[in-house]
Amino acid sequence: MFRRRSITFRTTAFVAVVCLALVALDGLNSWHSRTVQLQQMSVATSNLARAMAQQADDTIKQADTALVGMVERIEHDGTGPEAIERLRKVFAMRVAELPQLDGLHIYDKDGNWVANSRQVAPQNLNNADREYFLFHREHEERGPHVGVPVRSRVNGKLLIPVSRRINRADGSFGGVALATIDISFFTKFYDSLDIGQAGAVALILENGTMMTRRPYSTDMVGRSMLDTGLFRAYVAQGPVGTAEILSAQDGITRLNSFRRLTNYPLFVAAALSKDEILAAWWRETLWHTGGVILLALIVGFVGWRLVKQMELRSKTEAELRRARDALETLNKTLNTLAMEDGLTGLANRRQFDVTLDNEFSRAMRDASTLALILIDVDCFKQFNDIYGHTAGDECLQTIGRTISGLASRRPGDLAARYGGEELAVLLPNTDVAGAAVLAERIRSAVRDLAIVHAGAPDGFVTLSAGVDALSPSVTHGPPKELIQSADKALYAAKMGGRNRVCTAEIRPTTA
Ligand SMILES: Nc1nc2c(ncn2[C@@H]2O[C@H](COP(=O)(O)OP(=O)(O)OP(=O)(O)O)[C@@H](O)[C@H]2O)c(=O)[nH]1
Repeated sequence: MFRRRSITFRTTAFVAVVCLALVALDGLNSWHSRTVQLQQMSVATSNLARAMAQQADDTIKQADTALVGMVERIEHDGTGPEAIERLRKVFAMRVAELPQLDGLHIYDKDGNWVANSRQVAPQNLNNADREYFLFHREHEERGPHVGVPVRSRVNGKLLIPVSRRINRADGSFGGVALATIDISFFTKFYDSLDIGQAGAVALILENGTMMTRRPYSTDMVGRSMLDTGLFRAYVAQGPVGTAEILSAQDGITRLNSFRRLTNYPLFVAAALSKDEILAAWWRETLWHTGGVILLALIVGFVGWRLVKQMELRSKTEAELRRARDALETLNKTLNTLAMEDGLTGLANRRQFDVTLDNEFSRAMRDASTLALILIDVDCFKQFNDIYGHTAGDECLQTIGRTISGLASRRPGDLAARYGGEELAVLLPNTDVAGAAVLAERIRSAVRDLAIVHAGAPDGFVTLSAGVDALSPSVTHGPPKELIQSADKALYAAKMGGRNRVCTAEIRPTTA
């Protein structure tokens, strides 16, 4: 069930929620910036891959276009000395035009060098063992073939072979036309790209053979990439895709974009290091997260101080309440003590006087009755003398309790110790007869207590009482006249032999 919590609890909860909300909002904001940053970089690597694919496609296409003309010329003109001489000149022109070309070559059906773009033709060289040669000998397709990288037997350079099959007139294998692209043409282009310190790019054959890459390493050229995350991602997503891959070679996580070339069975990959992509984001995040945490700490500290002050305040308020309650109790006690007789517990003389004045005025105002009983313990001096003062006190206490029990039935009635062993009972709205009845009841009750009093005439403690009352039909003097007349009646009771009640007309009711 819902329970209302304390203000300090609610304030603490509020401050905690504010601090947590600050940190959480900042965390969400940072995470969003990070996502945006990665998305932007994904677009950037994707664009880079597109540009690289275009460049590789164009480079190979230009070489291949040269091959188409060569093949057509050989198949038409044959390989006589004149035709070869013309071809060499055309080769030299083409190589001069296309900076990516290392050379153009013609091989016969056995792999022997027939013609090439070099000034001096190498003698007795045979390339029948090369992968591209074997490919064309075994396959009848006339399309271009991009082979695995080879190292030149003439100048030792690493080259990408682009080749086409030459057919004889009968359609049988007649040789190979080859254009070799210097790998350094690609590496120079790749070196010019802005991909950061840990970025990487690569050109890879679709059969998984690495053509070249940045960072460049000769060992990597021709290596199989089949077992790499990049190749698996390309197979899974190709021809275009993006993947975050942890490099097995250098342990760097990169955001890779890959794209297949439009015309040739190769793909390029462009990758930026995730750490480098997020470096600026990290710096910014550290700054403002630090700021937000500091702010949250300040809010928390101020909130903590506030809560402490509130606790202190409510503690002080509780103490003040307790002090006020204690004072009120003390006041009540003091009031009671001020109005109460210490021995008998009845009202004291002061309260009696105040109440008499008030009730007297009220009776005058309302034209109502007010009765007074004055009571005196008989032969009390002897009691003290015989049994001691302490026993006398106890006797008075017992009598007080008895009177209190009989004379406090109505709210306005007041039993008081008038002085010494004299007691008084004030009875508003009571006439003489009613008061006399009560007085008699009191006298009788005390007698029935049977407190032994060897000095009393009948051997027990007894009371004498005098009764008088205001009457609406009679004009009265001040309150003391009521006391005097009741006292007179008491005197009469004493004179009449004690242990009796007399009214003001001095008519004893009991003997
Ligand atoms: N023990 C005790 N005695 C009290 C107290 N107040 C008054 N007395 C005593 O009560 C006695 C009253 O004696 P007196 O006035 O001579 O009257 P009495 O002996 O009762 O005789 P009568 O009134 O004529 O019957 C005195 O001895 C007072 O000392 C009290 O508070 N305690």
